[in-house]
Amino acid sequence: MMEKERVLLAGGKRKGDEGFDSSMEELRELAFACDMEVVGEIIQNLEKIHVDLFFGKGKTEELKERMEELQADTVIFNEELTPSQTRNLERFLECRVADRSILIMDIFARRAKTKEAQMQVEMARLKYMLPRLSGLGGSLNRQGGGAGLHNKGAGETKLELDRRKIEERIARLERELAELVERRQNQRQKREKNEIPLAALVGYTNAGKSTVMNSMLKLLKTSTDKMVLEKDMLFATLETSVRKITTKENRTFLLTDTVGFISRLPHHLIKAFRSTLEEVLMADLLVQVVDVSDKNYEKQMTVTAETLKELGAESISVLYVFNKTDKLTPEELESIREKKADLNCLFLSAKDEGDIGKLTQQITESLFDEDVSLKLCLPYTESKWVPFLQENATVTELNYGEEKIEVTALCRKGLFEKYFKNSDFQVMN
Ligand SMILES: Nc1nc2c(ncn2[C@@H]2O[C@H](COP(=O)(O)OP(=O)(O)OP(=O)(O)O)[C@@H](O)[C@H]2O)c(=O)[nH]1
Repeated sequence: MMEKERVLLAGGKRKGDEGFDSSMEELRELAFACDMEVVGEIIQNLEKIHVDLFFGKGKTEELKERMEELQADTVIFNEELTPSQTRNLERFLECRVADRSILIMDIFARRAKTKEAQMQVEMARLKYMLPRLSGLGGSLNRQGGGAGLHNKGAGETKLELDRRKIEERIARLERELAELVERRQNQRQKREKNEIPLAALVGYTNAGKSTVMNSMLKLLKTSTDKMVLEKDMLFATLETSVRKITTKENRTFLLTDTVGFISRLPHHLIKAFRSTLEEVLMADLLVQVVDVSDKNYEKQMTVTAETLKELGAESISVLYVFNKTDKLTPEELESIREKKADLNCLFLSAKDEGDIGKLTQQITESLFDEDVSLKLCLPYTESKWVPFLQENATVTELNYGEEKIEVTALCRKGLFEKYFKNSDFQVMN
């Protein structure tokens, strides 16, 4: 087995930064997800960031000693370094210098499965790399994604050439992405036309969204070959994936899994990944999964709420799923229950079949609470509406008479208004 890269984590704590400890913990998780071995940690209380080396000179010397002592290959800073800080630190420490942004981009790159996600990751990496071209760092580069773009000691002309190549590549990616977005929008319009309601699983990374989705699919015996990846690692889901769920009561809705939210997401990525979250804006219901066994769950809920607001999704109704209750003591569970009593919520374990059954039911109720009951009397020339209703509504009765077909169905209000409200086939109850 290949030896793991030995890394030392470095963080600068500012006065009043309450999220600092959890963000260091998150950095450890990120390094773990990147297959690295964390050999130590160095933290300094900072009044301000030093422009040249991030830490002050003394602390940087201490950092160098610790690196040697621990035989660390790389130091990873908990926030994004400027290109010149990276260069100065590399020169001073004589080792690889990385930051939180590189780790997140590295993970995104490994997990990106759709063409679009891959292109977005590549673009984010190139944009990050562009101002850092002459340095040694810029990317951990084990994916080969940025191979050949580092020019240790290369001359000015070569550097200019590389820079131009990257700029051209970015421009091409931007064009191709715009085309992809357009194509996806067409697909969405199709969905809108069908009026199949959509529930979106959202939440902090590692909260259990993919597990909820997989358990639901398993429970409903939907084809298992389309299971989404579920792993105890950050960002197991990079792009949104949509599945069609048909309940035992023959209700059909779409469920989409989304990329996990995270605090202090590097700005290149906020922009790049917003489009993978656009599905959220189309949702009729947001199912917000929260890992209540994580001591930082309140903070994670805040980050999620802020991100949803930035996306413009704050007006969509939310069902809170407080997950991983199996990891809590009864007392802990009770105290959280009391605190959250006002919310539209469910406490559960995504690994419990009974719980997932309840969740499916609650989602169905929320999505279909405005249903309209419809009775049609169709001439055979209009028989096309039967499969249409079977696909997009819940058919409760179907009788083929001699001249007419009688159909009774429950359908969404939007669908009713669009197709049947003023139709000649409707029979008033
Ligand atoms: N004990 C326990 N573990 C759970 C439960 N739900 C999920 N997990 C575990 O939590 C980890 C993360 O679950 P995922 O479903 O991958 O989380 P996610 O929210 O999709 O993560 P991202 O893709 O990073 O956004 C996995 O190891 C799951 O097995 C639960 O109810 N109880």
